[in-house]
Amino acid sequence: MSSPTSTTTLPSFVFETTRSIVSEAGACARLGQIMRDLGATRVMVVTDPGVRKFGLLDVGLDSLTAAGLEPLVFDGVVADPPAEVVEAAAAEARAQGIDGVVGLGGGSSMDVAKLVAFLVATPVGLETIYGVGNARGRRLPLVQVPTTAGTGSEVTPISIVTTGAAEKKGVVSGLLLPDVALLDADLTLGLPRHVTAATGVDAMVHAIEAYTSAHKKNPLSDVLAREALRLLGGAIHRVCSDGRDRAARADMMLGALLAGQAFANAPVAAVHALAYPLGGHFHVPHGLSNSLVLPHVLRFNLESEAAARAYGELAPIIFPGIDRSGGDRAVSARFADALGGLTADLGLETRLSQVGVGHNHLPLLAEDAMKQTRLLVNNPRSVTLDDARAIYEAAL
Ligand SMILES: NC(=O)c1ccc[n+]([C@@H]2O[C@H](COP(=O)([O-])OP(=O)(O)OC[C@H]3O[C@@H](n4cnc5c(N)ncnc54)[C@H](O)[C@@H]3O)[C@@H](O)[C@H]2O)c1
Ligand SMILES: [Fe+2]
Repeated sequence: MSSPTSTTTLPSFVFETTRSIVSEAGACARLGQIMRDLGATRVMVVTDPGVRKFGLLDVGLDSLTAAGLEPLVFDGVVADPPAEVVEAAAAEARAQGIDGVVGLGGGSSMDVAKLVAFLVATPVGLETIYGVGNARGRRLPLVQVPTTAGTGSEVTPISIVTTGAAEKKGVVSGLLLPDVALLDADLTLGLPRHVTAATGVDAMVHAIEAYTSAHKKNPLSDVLAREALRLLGGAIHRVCSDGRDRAARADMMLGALLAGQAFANAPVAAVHALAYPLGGHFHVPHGLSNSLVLPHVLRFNLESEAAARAYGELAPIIFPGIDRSGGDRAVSARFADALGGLTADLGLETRLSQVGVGHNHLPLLAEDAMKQTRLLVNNPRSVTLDDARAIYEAAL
């Protein structure tokens, strides 16, 4: 008897995400109950001074206290957090006998919170865990509450740290996936326009790079990336013209989470690799760094047939009216142009020269970008030092 034949095989992939996602207006009111259910008693809320000043901690802190827990705020996070900030937060958590961590803020706060939760339960040196799979052991209960719609850190196993003078290194480990992601889009209603635009473009880049990720692209990430781009593309102009548009803020928050789930399992590539040195050396915010190099990396990548096909699939999701004639390369070239136009319309800087980068900086930037091998291996087209330099040159 012959066995049944099939024209396809089950795709081979691993997909991991935060095990519980709670999404609702006012979700911070649940924080106390959630932390108590996770067994915490003394909880460190990791944040930055801006988020605290905006009053975004109040509901969460009241909820923790009402649940009989003792909250302690660490508000020493700065953008693109340096290793020293992570170490200071972990030292304070240890000294205070903390047994649960909440990250409440943008990607910077959430990334620090992840490492505090790990380093308190597994006392190793931060410098020993950079890279993929080096953070092993245990971590404290961890809940993440994003206040930007961008990084997706609430559903990624990644934490990005600035080391030494300017290098951004990642700690990647399944242990860094939080127990719970708590989504409340109302926390973003006061997010300034420039931050809204830059973080929103970061989320779009996560979805685009996941969709073209060279080795780990998979059907789940693809579905999530497309839906993320439908939500983000439909809402980004609206949130930038009226920050108090609650429906558009909700679409951005959900879109950023879906993009985060996509790239957590189909990792980002050359856009991020070339963006990081801009954050490291010039303190350009993460989303803006991505935005500045995005169209140029896409134009470079579209020489890859697979990338051109993928961009052609994504183009009409973000830009429903885009001209689809002329084949994949032609559509992808229009896609790159349209993304450049979008970032300009949102009021973001579009040239490296506008953020202080000069011709003489390009060799250093290119050399640093090449250190991001963790990311560059995912790019659909291989990138040499000369290529990196040429891409920066085009973005100047
Ligand atoms: N872990 C990951 O998977 C991942 C992915 C992408 C980026 N990152 C990292 O995340 C960091 C960037 O995070 P980000 O873009 O969210 O910015 P951020 O956390 O650095 O915050 C940017 C600014 O926005 C302010 N802010 C945040 N929420 C606000 C609100 N609701 N209202 C008013 N102001 C608010 C903050 O005070 C801060 O000044 C970088 O270090 C980047 O490398 C991590
Ligand atoms: Fe990013």
